[in-house]
Amino acid sequence: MKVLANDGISEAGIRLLEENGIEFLNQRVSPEHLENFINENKVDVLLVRSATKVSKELVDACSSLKIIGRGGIGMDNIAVDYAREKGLKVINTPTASSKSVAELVFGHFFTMARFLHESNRLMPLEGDTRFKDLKKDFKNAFELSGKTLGVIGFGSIGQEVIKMGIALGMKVKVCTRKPKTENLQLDFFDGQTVNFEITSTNNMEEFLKDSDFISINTPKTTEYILSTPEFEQMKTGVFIVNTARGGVLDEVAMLKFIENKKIAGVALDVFESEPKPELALLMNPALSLSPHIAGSTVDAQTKIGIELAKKLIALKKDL
Ligand SMILES: O=C(O)[C@H](O)COP(=O)(O)O
Repeated sequence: MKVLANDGISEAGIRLLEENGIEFLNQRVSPEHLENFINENKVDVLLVRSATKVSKELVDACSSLKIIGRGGIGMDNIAVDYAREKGLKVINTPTASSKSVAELVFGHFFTMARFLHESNRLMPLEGDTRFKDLKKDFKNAFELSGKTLGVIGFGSIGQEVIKMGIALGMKVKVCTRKPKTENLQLDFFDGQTVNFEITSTNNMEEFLKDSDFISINTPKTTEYILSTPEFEQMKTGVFIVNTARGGVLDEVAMLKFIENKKIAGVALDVFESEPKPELALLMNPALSLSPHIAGSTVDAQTKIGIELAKKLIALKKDL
């Protein structure tokens, strides 16, 4: 089995592959050379993160390919259904990075609630007048504890966000396409279960009206989940974090609601025009921004590499 990890894979993953007799091609190939490289080297497995696009054309052009692996969760950069129709196996690592993503969600919530993004930018180099002004400007800050956390999506990331919210003393509401009343088993308190409210995405009004902090944790959608009608229904002063995908939140509409102070702050780790976010977003002080790094921790990437390697080792015997 010959593996190309075109967007990289952790050392731990490479070690595990090699220990199990799997050939690892330590190379990153540009999109225009990828087809040739795979064909010339008879690559069996193409591993990607979100940077490398695996199109129908690439699947058709590379007959040696048998497995496409996504190191991470979202597979919107891969023609998954088409590849499966053509007999390829498509795998991902649905839980390995969930904790890292959830931690970034709270990193952004804390940042916005305490103006850390602005503080870092505006702290004066010298003189105490500006220091005192900033201290005054930033006094309208909030605790997360006791507030209502609204989580859109109930997959593995959504569930990690919920657990962290509960641990902080937040009230939790969940909005998902497949609602069912559930108890979430918390793994940090032995055997303890916690009740929280689950709403359907068709019936978001109450959820939006009550949430002080909203986190979107869904796969990429074809339509906006949050746009003008939803922003209108939200509580004044709401904070929103999008670590899901650009296109689940309407950026243009959002800016209007920031301007009229309905929304207090938005954090974006993903963008409609990624990797070149709109200037209007980059220049807006109410936004806390990061460059699609929610799953980019050493811990998550180590777990991802190991999980991918284990899956490939299990699939090797069937090739
Ligand atoms: O879907 C994911 O796993 C995240 O968006 C991370 O994407 P990345 O692997 O490109 O960082």
